Amino acid sequence: MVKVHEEKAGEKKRESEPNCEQHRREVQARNDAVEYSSRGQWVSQNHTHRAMWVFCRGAPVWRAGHFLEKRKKGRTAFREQQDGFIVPQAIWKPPKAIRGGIPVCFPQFGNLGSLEQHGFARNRFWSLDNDPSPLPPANNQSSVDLILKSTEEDLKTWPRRFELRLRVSLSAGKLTLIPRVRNTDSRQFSFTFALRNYLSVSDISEVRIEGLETLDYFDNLMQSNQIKMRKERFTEQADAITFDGEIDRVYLSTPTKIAIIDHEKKRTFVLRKVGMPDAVVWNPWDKKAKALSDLGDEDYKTMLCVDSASVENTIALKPYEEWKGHQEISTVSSSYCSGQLDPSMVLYGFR
Ligand SMILES: O=P(O)(O)OC[C@H]1O[C@H](O)[C@H](O)[C@@H](O)[C@@H]1O
Repeated sequence: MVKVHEEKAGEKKRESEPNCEQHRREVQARNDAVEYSSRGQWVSQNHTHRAMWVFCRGAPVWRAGHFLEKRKKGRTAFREQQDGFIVPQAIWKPPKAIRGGIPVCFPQFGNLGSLEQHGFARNRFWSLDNDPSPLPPANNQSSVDLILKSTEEDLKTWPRRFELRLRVSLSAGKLTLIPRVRNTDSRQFSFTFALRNYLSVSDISEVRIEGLETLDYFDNLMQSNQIKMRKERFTEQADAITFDGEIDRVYLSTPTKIAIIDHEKKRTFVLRKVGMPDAVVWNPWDKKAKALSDLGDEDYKTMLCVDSASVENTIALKPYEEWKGHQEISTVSSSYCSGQLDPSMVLYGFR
């Protein structure tokens, strides 16, 4: 297990037990560079000069373009280039989840159960997975395999034994996450799940989501009790989702591709997901941003969460069964010249 220490000015500390060393070397051999950063992330770089940072706590990740060049110029320049959003004043100390990247919500999404909000997985230290089989090795990709197993402590609040694996791979212009949950218990259990994608946008008022129009959704803002809320369905009437206030919705049974179009940046995120039929769209807007201690007052303007999720229907696993999901986020340049703002091009014109 890799223990990540909190950053103190200029200090880089880490502890790794011997069984992690081999995996670390293997990961290192597969990638151009893997290292610990000051906050205990794995930094993985590939020849395309893109990078992903995988935190062992809560396993969120994010990636950036032109990392190598920008790195020399310091953090601010680097942040401008990032695709994933991480809050500058994010709290790195457990038990608070890191606000940013792609936290894994398991075994519960939101308050849909008796556990802490969004489940405990995002607050735990994950280990490097020495045996990610039967997933084939990721070719021509930088990848890291992580695992989280139920602990005796977790069993007190959620008495089901499980193994949650996550493969994170980066290839040119594409970040792929493959989450897997195995029931290692002697009885069936079920869970809800989400990959909470914090996306970095230029200006939330200039962003549009295509692919969710006409769908039914649950509105978390309509009911304080989310369990009651699950029963009430609304239907999206807008041609596309745009933003002028707080939003917290679970769109149900969405298409596998969703496009998040950032007009100002002329960039489109294409989210492709399998095994996670729902999509959560969340932006806290100004009032809620002020109320969240780990979010700057203005941060809501440059972030948007669009999650791959399985919320309406729980995922049920019999003993020793495994569930596997798949998510890809790619970025494409969108401009009127290229025609890529045409919704059908965005959703169906790219592979
Ligand atoms: O602050 P977090 O625990 O990360 O949750 C962020 C948000 O996630 C969800 O979409 C919930 O419905 C919201 O009520 C919550 O504020």
